[in-house]
Amino acid sequence: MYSKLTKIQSGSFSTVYKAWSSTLEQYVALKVIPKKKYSSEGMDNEYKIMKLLGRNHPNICSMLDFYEDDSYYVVVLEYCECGDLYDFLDIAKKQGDPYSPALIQLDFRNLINQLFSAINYAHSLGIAHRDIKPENILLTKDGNIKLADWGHATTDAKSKEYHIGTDNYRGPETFNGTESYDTIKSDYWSIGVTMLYLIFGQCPFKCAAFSNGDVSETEILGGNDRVYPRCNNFTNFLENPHGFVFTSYLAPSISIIENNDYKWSGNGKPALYVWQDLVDIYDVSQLCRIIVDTLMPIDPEDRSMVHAFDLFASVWSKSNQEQNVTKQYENNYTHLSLKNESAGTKDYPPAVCGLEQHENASPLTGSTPIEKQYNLLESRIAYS
Ligand SMILES: Nc1ncnc2c1ncn2[C@@H]1O[C@H](COP(=O)(O)OP(=O)(O)OP(=O)(O)O)[C@@H](O)[C@H]1O
Repeated sequence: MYSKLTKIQSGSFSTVYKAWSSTLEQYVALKVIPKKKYSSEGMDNEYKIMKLLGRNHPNICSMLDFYEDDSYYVVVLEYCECGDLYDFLDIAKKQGDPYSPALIQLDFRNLINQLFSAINYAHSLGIAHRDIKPENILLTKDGNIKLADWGHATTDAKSKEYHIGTDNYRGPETFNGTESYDTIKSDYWSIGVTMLYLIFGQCPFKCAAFSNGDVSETEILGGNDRVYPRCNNFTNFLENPHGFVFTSYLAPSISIIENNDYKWSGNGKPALYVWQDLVDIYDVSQLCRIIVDTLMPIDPEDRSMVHAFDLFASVWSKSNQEQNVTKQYENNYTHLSLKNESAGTKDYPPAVCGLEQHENASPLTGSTPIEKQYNLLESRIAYS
């Protein structure tokens, strides 16, 4: 019924293959999970969640079939030709440099709309994903996304299961085990970190765990007796979230745009790629501000996806009027094809090209010092 074609990737629990289904007459992905690696409760849960999600949402990677033998579970999934966003951006990063970031010819705004729509749909069914990250966002050859890997998902609104998901993307409340946490609000934090990663290609924190005060300078104790290394970035974020995002992410890029020379010596590195609809650093700074204010408050109660979505829409409707920024400069792009060296044959959409960023992408003029830029940015942030 299924002819296995090529191995796509191995995850922590599974190996995923591209296959042909003669019944469905389409390519599918076979997620093959060794039973010795995955408990039957875990598989039952993933199956139940995939069934609940059904095949109703275009941005959720649907389960088409399921079977098992003595040694393996096999989940048959819709096949996404362009792999996951983490790998996709990795390729873009390799082709860009600080002075000439690769240009991603996909709309960030569409991608985020689709991601929000998928997550909102799952949440409306009472399902929290609990492992939202670029690796679990798959890309089709039409440039659409599908949210995948529902192995950590739950229908519990509150949970005392800590350490579920991926450290870099998990909310602070999921590290320390005294109170139960709101699983849906924790997803909001992961969306925020994921968005920062998608924009800049770097995760803000290794882990957003609090110190409980009883451990040495170099360690942070997580819930259930786990010890996490101290994450200075998270400490800095706690002190001044916007300042942290500015110095880690925005300042290095502004430094290049402003001086046409990379002089930034603080934390962080400039992005090695830009999204075609995010070439304006003011738009980027507004998105960051919204992400931090609405998706990444430390208190989960203060997070709101609806609020985030409304505010993103206001930024995007404003920049809509100034669209075609990239089109205007199209002739300056050096078009490169996006090839995955390891997987060679993947059909990527035409996606990355070099951008003469210092001339074209900068809405800034002069050579204002970084501190002044920060103030300028602050004063130009239009939403309240
Ligand atoms: N439907 C699909 N189409 C194309 N590629 C896929 C598909 N499903 C998964 N993959 C690829 O396989 C990788 C691993 O899949 P998945 O995340 O579901 O496995 P996992 O074992 O749960 O991984 P981990 O726990 O390490 O995140 C994905 O990051 C993606 O690159």
